[in-house]
Amino acid sequence: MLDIENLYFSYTGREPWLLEDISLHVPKGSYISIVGNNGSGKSTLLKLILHFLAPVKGTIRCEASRIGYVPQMPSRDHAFPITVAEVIHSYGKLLHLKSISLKDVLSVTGMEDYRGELMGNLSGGQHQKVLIARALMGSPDLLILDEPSTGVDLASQREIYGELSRLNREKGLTVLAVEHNMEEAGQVSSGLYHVDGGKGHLCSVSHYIEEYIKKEGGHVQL
Ligand SMILES: Nc1ncnc2c1ncn2[C@@H]1O[C@H](COP(=O)(O)OP(=O)(O)OP(=O)(O)O)[C@@H](O)[C@H]1O
Repeated sequence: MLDIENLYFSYTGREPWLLEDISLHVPKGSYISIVGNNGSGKSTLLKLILHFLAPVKGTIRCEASRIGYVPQMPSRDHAFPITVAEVIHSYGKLLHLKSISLKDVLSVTGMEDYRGELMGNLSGGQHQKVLIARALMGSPDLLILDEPSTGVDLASQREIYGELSRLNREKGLTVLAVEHNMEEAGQVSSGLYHVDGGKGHLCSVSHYIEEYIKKEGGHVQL
């Protein structure tokens, strides 16, 4: 679905590299979570995949016919007068969708009762759930999410990851997500891509947790 080969990137366009010789193969139907410390370049890697940024060296090949994207929780303008329904309809227009069932779109993340609500009146978690529902419009075959559970309560996290996992297993949706929430993401991911010191490598959830415990001397509950 997605192939990155020998990618180099820095915001200055030269060394020192933020991302150095990154290679990543995301097979169709997989669920890969990108993990790593704050500032390691995870969101930057997503922006490169989405062509918001261009690599300095290296190639990115993506076979997806449609990509859904949920950005990191944006700073919100609570006074901006737009309803949940308007957000969904305007995105439907952008995708040239002929007809939209608000109920069908919003029920994916349990937000169907909020269609008339102003986006500015939603909690952080409810706002995020609307953005995830919106990203799934038009049936993308690749869904890219940047820390999808930020600001989402525990019960809603379960719902969201349950739904992402269902779409991944039953509909073959390929998922690529930047994650700090290892408790939930660890359960649904088929693999982790660990970005550290500019380099990246694929590893299993259990390997990552073992390494983390060794490094931090800490305890992680999964
Ligand atoms: N537009 C930009 N111009 C210059 N530097 C940037 C820009 N965007 C991000 N950076 C820097 O690049 C580095 C990596 O940022 P990035 O957001 O990719 O990290 P991250 O791994 O996603 O972090 P976090 O887990 O905290 O979200 C940081 O030092 C950040 O300050």
